[in-house]
Amino acid sequence: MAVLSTLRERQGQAKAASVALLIILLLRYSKKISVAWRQPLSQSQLSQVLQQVYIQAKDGSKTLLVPYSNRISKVNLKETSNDEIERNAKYFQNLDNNFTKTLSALLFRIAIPSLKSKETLTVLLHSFFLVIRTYLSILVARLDGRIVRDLVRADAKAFARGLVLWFALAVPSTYTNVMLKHLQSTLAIRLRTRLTSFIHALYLSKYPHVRYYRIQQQQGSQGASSSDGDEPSESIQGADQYITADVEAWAEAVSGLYGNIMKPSLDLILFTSQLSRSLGFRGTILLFTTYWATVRILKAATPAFGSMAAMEAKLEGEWRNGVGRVGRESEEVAFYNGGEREKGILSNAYKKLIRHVNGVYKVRIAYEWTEDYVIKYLWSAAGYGLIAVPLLITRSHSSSSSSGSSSSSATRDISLRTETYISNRRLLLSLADAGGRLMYAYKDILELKGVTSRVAGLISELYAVGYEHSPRSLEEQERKAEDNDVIELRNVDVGVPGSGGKGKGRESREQPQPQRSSSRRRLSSVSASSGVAMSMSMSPQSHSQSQIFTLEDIEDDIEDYYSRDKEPGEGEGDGSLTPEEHLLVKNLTFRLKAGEGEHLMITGSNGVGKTAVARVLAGLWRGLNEGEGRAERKNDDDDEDDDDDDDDDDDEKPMVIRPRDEPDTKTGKGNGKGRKALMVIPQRAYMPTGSLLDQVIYPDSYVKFVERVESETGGIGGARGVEKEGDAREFGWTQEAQAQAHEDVVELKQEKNNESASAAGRSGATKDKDKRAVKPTLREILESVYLAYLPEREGGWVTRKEWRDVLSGGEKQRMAMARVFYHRPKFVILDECTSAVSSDVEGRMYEYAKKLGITLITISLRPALAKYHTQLLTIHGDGTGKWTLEDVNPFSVGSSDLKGLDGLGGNGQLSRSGTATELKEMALLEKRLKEAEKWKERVKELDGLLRVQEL
Ligand SMILES: Nc1ncnc2c1ncn2[C@@H]1O[C@H](COP(=O)(O)OP(=O)(O)OP(=O)(O)O)[C@@H](O)[C@H]1O
Repeated sequence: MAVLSTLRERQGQAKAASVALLIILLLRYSKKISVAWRQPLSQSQLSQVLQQVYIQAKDGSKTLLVPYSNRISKVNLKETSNDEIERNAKYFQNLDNNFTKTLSALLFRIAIPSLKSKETLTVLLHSFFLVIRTYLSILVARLDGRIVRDLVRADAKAFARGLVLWFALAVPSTYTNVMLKHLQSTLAIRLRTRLTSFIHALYLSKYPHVRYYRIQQQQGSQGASSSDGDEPSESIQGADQYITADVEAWAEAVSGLYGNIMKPSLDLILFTSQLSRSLGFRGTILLFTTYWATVRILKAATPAFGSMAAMEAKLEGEWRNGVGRVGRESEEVAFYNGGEREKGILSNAYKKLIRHVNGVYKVRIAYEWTEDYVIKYLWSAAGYGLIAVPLLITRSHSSSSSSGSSSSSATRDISLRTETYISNRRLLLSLADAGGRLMYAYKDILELKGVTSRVAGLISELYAVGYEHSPRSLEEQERKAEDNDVIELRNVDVGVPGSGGKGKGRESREQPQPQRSSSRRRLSSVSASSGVAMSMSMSPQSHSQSQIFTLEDIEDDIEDYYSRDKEPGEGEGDGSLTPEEHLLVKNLTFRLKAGEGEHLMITGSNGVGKTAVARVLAGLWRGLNEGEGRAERKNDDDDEDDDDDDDDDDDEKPMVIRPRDEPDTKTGKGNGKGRKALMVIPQRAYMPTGSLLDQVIYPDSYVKFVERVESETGGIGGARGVEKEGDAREFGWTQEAQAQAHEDVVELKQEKNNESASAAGRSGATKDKDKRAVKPTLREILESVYLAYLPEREGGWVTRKEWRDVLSGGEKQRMAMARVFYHRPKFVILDECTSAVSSDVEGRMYEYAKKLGITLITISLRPALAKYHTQLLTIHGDGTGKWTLEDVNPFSVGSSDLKGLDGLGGNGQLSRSGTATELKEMALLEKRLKEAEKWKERVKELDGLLRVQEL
């Protein structure tokens, strides 16, 4: 009876707990339910939401608008701050393939950053349910025994009561099971969200880090250096597999592992304590001996699941990458009819993956057989033995002591023994299950190890490729900040950075470069630490074709690898190439000031380094000697003297001066809202996902666009302001936004009128006029690139399409120019970005850019474009790094000679480029052609005169 009352008491507690939990859950979901009850949005509202994407609060936080089955839910977005990124950098350095260190860096620095976080709460709630679950299992085992006992006793009432209790107990038990699954998934999603948001912030870091670019460059160059014929690159292929699949796998593994370790551990402790009560000392010893034996056997039979999982992820990544590439470049592949070839490449990648997966399955056969045998049969046999101990001992004891007892007491004995047997057996089975789970958890730990190394490897690599300012260059930047409107290269060596490296000297520069050998080692070490394809990708000594993966093998490989890594400059990764062999342009020097009518054209044959110059100007590549003083370049031994020289002779120091964005007109801060300093339009036009409007305003978001139009409306007023109001209507602004724009315009018109009356003679008047002239409306922008028909044709500005496929090559290039006109940067680098545009339109676009006050730096092979520029830089591409800079001014060319056109040559020479001479000749001819009209007139006149004389 005592057992029954305890059972009832406990059930009462369990019920109370489950009701409390039910209430918590209902409260939790009430928010979601309220979202579901909201009215569905109309089609136009939905497209407005898609356009707007998020609402930005004044404190900078964002609320995402997520359309979901014609409704909208608002999600608060907590972005990872730059501080957090900087703070965590040290935890991802020198991870040394230490699993605990790596896991705790990921877990406690990123995924669960504080004890007060929601993640901690989820873990606590999960743990609570785990305890409840174990506790309920014990109750179920006891009740099970009791029901069978009552059955053996043929006690109908007690049996019926037992059954009722059984059903009652099933309610919290099943609820607990469901909650455990739910909380595990919730935890996985939370961990994934944190980690993904962190990696997004790191990966998509702004200039100067631009890690998404630098890591891609690095991987690209690795792929190039290691790929061999049909073989896909053996280096890591893109970060996408890491950010998507690996982060998800990591979050799932961590959250699953927590349950898989916590629950069986709790079970083991509680069940063992329960069992040892009835098993006695000998039984308990036997129980522990069984545990020990199981662990030994399974450990010996466990293969290196970690490295296998990491290898699988890598191969999966390669295959997915291939499929993605065909999708992206489908038209090109179709034009070449390259389906067969692509099929070969994809099949190859897939076969590699499947071969590996099959290998893993084979390895698993032996392991799973051992595991099943040990856990199901060995443990059951041990269980029978353990149960027999108390039964046999009690039986022999009772048979000797009470041989003459009545038949009723014999039945009682039997029923009690049955109860003990059933309860113990159930507990033992649960124990076996717990043991099995723990063994599985061991396998999960190994798999987690693999995926942890991959994710942490990506993060540490992302940190490594970020741009680090050397103290020297910071100082220089500060000094040059006075002149924000200048773009200047001074004695800069432009080349493929870090190609081959220059031994230790070049290692000392802080900028990680795309092909730097140390970076290459680091990235490879990511594969190494993750156990990925170590043998296949890097180490010739390792077991390249081996299908047998053991943890020891992988660890040996890692050790070998790191010991090689310790000698920078001596390892094979340094290569034998000198930087001179990859130098493209030597001592390049030029200077342009924005707004002074100076425009530069860069020309030269293919592959001479024109785009490389653009990369240096944009800060994606560093000049090979950038940041070096003359002292460092001249002689390492004369440090002190050279430092003095350095101070005296600043002008000769290699230096890149990049312009700066204008600060925000309202706040005066450099928050990206002011005029951009530099834009680069690449050869291949990029069309982002989104609406037609997004194509023009990229990289601005819709929210930024609204802010900008509002501020421009305020800043301009007058007719132009009204046009902006028109824009507001056209782009689907809300009624309030339109009304606000209207009020602003009226107010500002008034202000403007007052101002213009009083300040007609003020010096700023011309400036205001200039400002008016350089802020075109969107419609004007599209007209200027001859795309004014697009909004009508495509169904409005908010239409969302795959613009990459919809627009023609020339249209895409014009759209890219429209982007330039929208942003009106101080400088624009146009890298052969109008090659598909007809020359008349191209010319008008160039004129328009100049009208907007944009300083042009054009990279082109078309001599006809020279007339829009004042200087011409010709890169010779003869391997010496020679270049020529000349004035191009067709209107200063005399009619009889080419005086005043002497060029400043690179490498200390005065030289004249053949191309430049041709250009000047062409300009001369154009001028003469214009004069030809006059001559024709004169001929007509003379003709007339002659006729008159004849008459
Ligand atoms: N990431 C890289 N890794 C290795 N080599 C590179 C890399 N980027 C450019 N190069 C090499 O540097 C050289 C200059 O490239 P760049 O793109 O500047 O040529 P370009 O003068 O713009 O040519 P084009 O007129 O064909 O566009 C080329 O030989 C190119 O192969």
